[in-house]
Amino acid sequence: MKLTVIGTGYVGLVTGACLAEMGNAVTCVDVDEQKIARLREGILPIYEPGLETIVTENQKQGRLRFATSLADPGAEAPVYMIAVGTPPGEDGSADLQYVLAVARDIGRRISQYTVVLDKSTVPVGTAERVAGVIRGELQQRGLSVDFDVVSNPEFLKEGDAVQDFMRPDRIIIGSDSERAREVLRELYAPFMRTHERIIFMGVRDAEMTKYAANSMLATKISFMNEIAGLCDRMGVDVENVRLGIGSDSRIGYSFIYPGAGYGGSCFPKDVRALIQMARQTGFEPMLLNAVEARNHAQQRVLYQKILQHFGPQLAGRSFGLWGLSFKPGTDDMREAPSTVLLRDLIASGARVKAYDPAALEVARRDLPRTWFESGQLQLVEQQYDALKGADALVLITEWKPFRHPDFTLVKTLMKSPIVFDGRNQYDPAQLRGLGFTHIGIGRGGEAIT
Ligand SMILES: NC(=O)c1ccc[n+]([C@@H]2O[C@H](COP(=O)([O-])OP(=O)(O)OC[C@H]3O[C@@H](n4cnc5c(N)ncnc54)[C@H](O)[C@@H]3O)[C@@H](O)[C@H]2O)c1
Ligand SMILES: O=c1ccn([C@@H]2O[C@H](COP(=O)(O)OP(=O)(O)O[C@H]3O[C@H](CO)[C@@H](O)[C@H](O)[C@H]3O)[C@@H](O)[C@H]2O)c(=O)[nH]1
Repeated sequence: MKLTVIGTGYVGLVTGACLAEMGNAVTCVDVDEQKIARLREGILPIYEPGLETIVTENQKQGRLRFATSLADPGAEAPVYMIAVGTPPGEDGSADLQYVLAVARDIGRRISQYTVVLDKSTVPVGTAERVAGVIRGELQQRGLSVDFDVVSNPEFLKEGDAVQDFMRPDRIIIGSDSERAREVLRELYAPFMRTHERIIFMGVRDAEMTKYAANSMLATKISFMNEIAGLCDRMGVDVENVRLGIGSDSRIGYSFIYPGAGYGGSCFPKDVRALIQMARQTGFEPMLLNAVEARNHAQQRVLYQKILQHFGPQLAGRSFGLWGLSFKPGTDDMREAPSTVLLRDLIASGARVKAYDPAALEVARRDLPRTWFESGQLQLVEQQYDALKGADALVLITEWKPFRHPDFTLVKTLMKSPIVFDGRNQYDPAQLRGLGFTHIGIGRGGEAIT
């Protein structure tokens, strides 16, 4: 099938490359000309395991091509997929300017039946707005062309994006049009070889499904972080509680890891956008408010534990930070808990040496210049270099190389053997046996007053 994907970020590039891999002829369009020029040379704008190989191979085979505009002659297709950003506006609601700009562009181009798929995360009612914009453009052109706008939210996780796209738990298709449903049944047929994965529903239902899924997962995390806070104060080890409740199949083991709070470009923004959607209907979302508030507090828990241990004077102290990206497997630092901790540590006069396996370039580009100029933040290329002369090691992103470090070496490098374990990666008893002070999240006996 011939397809055009608009936006080549995490979602657009993965979608385009994976659909090309399934034999489709895909054009990926992005207004960022530099990004497109680099993609044509096989240089990816993001770090995502397994993506480079399929982008390169499919480009070589001619199934995947890149363009800077829908006006590109090869970009005309019976299916358009919108995968542009929907960043938070000032009040937290989703900013739809990029989605609506694409809708206008589509309305200016189509001349035969077209399916417009919305893969971006958008508030309930957006498909109707997109259809209205396309209709308006067609009217201006004096044309009557059939088209359907379908909600097809994306559920991939960064770091596992290719795998998630290729083996989706489900494919949500929001549309009442039988004609559009038929096109999508055909498009997604290669993903149904083991079992049926498409769930058809109304377009508004599909738009809500995306927000409900992310908010449910964020709720599980905030709930667990709240329990961890209690465990800290009550001499309980939350890791045993996690295993205990996860074994109940009604609860399950996934998304109940306590830590330094959730981050990334999805959970924080989507929970806030759903809160705004609720308020616009006059409905106060009490649970979502609490999920958001708990996460806000949780992103500062490591800093509070550091203050509790060292006292309020952090000037002159030096910390080794392991992890900058918001989760392992990505270089994405959007709303990363590491940035909240860095802001607090730097404001209190501390110095930080930070290492991350993938996000150093993004950190160098995006973090405030003054942090580097003051000498308070230094990025290092090797994980142990972050620890030289450090008062403490702070682990905030659980990349694999941090899971079993050489603690004997760690100890010789550091000024004092203290570990703030923001993702509960280490066995406290084992670390204590090696002469470390271990401070985790909800491991009991580490009460914050
Ligand atoms: N990142 C994820 O893991 C993920 C997963 C599921 C859903 N989503 C949702 O998918 C959407 C895209 O997210 P992302 O992380 O891929 O975004 P992104 O910011 O990484 O990429 C968006 C791309 O769209 C391009 N763009 C903007 N306006 C354009 C236009 N008019 N024409 C062509 N290109 C244009 C930008 O240049 C950019 O390259 C968002 O709504 C997000 O919430 C993201
Ligand atoms: O038990 C857990 C699981 C995750 N996290 C944190 O939650 C955040 C989000 O993690 P994850 O969901 O793995 O990554 P994302 O790439 O943000 O993916 C989420 O957001 C995407 C964008 O909407 C959706 O498509 C995915 O289904 C959804 O999992 C990260 O900061 C994690 O550290 C925890 O603190 N505890």
